[in-house]
Amino acid sequence: MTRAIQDYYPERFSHCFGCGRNNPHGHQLKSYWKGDETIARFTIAPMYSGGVPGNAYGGMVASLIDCHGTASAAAFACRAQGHELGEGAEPVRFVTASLTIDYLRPTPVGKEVTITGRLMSLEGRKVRVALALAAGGTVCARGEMLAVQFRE
Ligand SMILES: CCCCCCCCCCCC(=O)SCCNC(=O)CCNC(=O)[C@H](O)C(C)(C)COP(=O)(O)OP(=O)(O)OC[C@H]1O[C@@H](n2cnc3c(N)ncnc32)[C@H](O)[C@@H]1OP(=O)(O)O
Repeated sequence: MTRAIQDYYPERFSHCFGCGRNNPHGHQLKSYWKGDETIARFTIAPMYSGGVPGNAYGGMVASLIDCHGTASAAAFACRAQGHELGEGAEPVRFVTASLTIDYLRPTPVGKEVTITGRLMSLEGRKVRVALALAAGGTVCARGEMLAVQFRE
């Protein structure tokens, strides 16, 4: 898959600060399938430093995990319905109902990090996703998300 999950979001839902392709001031995170899991790559700019020089502030870490989680939920739900993103109906859109983060190690700025997502469960409108953010092979943070399909 060469197109990012977020690139399938409808125009009207593409202004998220973390991942909206139509938000020129945002991070424009891009998430992709990687086998049965999902992955995003991102380099945190030094301006997002936390209190310790060279390390990112926690909100930035949570933001990346958050946006990758909702994108993953959309992709997992789509595949569970028997089709891929971009095939047929407009992709379902998920919002974060609950997100927990464990900060395990400092997350560096200025180096590429990867964020991965794994489907834990899917039940009706609810998708639970296990998430991890790693830098250079070290897992810096883990997250668990409950994403709920948005009802228009
Ligand atoms: C236009 C923009 C579009 C899209 C906007 C694009 C956003 C980009 C995404 C980036 C990620 C974000 O930051 S999103 C932004 C941060 N998140 C938000 O602002 C969401 C605010 N919360 C909400 O709008 C609402 O609470 C929802 C949509 C999550 C759920 O409300 P609802 O649709 O009325 O559904 P509701 O019946 O309450 O809940 C559905 C099921 O989930 C369970 N549930 C709900 N919340 C929780 C919870 N915190 N912990 C455990 N379980 C929960 C309920 O028990 C129920 O289970 P059962 O009884 O069925 O078993």
